[in-house]
Amino acid sequence: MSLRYLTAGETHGPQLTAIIEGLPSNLELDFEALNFQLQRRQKGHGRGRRMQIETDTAQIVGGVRHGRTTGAPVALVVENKDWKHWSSVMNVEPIEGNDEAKRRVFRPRPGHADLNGGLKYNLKDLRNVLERSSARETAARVAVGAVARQLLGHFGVKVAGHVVSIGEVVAATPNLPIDELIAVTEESPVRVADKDAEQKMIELIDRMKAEGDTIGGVVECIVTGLPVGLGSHVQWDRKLDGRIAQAVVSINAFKGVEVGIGFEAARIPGSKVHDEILHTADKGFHRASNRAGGFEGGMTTGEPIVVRGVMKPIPTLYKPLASVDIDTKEPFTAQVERSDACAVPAASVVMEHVVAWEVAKAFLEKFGGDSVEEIQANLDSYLSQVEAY
Ligand SMILES: Cc1cc2nc3c(=O)[nH]c(=O)nc-3n(C[C@H](O)[C@H](O)[C@H](O)COP(=O)(O)O)c2cc1C
Ligand SMILES: C=C(O[C@@H]1CC(C(=O)O)=C[C@@H](OP(=O)(O)O)[C@H]1O)C(=O)O
Repeated sequence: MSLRYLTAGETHGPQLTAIIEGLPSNLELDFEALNFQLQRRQKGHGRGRRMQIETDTAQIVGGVRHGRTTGAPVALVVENKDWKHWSSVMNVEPIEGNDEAKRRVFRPRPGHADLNGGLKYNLKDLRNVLERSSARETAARVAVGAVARQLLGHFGVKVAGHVVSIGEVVAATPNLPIDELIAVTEESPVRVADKDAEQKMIELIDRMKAEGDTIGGVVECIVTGLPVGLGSHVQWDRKLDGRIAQAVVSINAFKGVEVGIGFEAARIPGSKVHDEILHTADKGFHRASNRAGGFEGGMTTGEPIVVRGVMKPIPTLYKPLASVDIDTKEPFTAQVERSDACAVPAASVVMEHVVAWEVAKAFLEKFGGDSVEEIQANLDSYLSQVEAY
């Protein structure tokens, strides 16, 4: 059975729920490390007031005993502390004249899921769409991805992420070993290792916020310690770079993805794009560069995976754009819900975790076993085969 998960829950409902199936047994879970990832997702300059209300922690309510997975589905719950402020809005039907009717959403926000969701599901209170389309759901995905990250960590695979740019402000390429990159960007409120860019990004976010506007950016994720040959060239839906691209664009507000040098590859000749092949006794086959971002033919090359994601600006604007009242069809400005001005630093944490998930899934497809010990034996045997090749 391949690794899979589902999430459920509304942003202003009682909790988010996730079920993971296909994890091996005997994986030691570090709950503190898991919750640390959830807290990282809440941070970053530009987040709104909601993040001051929440202190995200995952409760594990299935599949783990004595701190280790048993092979059964792992169930996770993340509480919404804000729910207590929304229980009447969530529970009482808005009807003309009652207080809840004032909270009905009927002027869809351009850029959000409101209008499409209302039309598609035939819902006249767009809150029914907003509640689930909210990026609150990414807390559940980070919890799930944090488990995947620990599975990868058990086999020496590391995942890092950082912000490349916000608006026009581009950070200098960090070029640090992965542990240092993780440590340095952790300290930064915008998750960059470049102090000049950091200050300019903070100023830009503050200016956007003061103007009732929002701003997006580019984030990068790096995965090290993977062997050659995860994913496959033989079928379109087994190409791991393609699967990662889908996962990245599935993050709320993500509109583009690049693998390695990505779009730059369209502007320069092949001689400056492809990574020359080398072989030495100690390293075996390896590359002189990693412009491919760790992929050829949908398979890992053994070099680090490097992927970038593009996040558009947050759709909810305090200075709202033109919209239409869905009842009267009259022009109106879009409704304003409490909102972030910039969530690019937080989204980089989400990206790390959706990538970790896809990589863990491919890892289990290749080395799959019912316990971590069985997986280790499969991995060791494959590594010997590659070494002897
Ligand atoms: C971490 C994070 C936080 C977000 N916060 C907000 C927010 O406060 N307000 C908002 O309108 N959109 C926010 N978004 C973006 C919307 O959820 C997203 O634009 C919406 O679901 C529509 O989907 P699409 O942009 O992918 O088409 C956030 C996205 C992420 C990843
Ligand atoms: C709750 C989170 O992000 C939310 C994502 C979001 C949206 O529309 O996507 C809108 C805002 O919701 P609220 O109106 O409740 O403040 C953000 O705070 C979170 O990241 O945990």
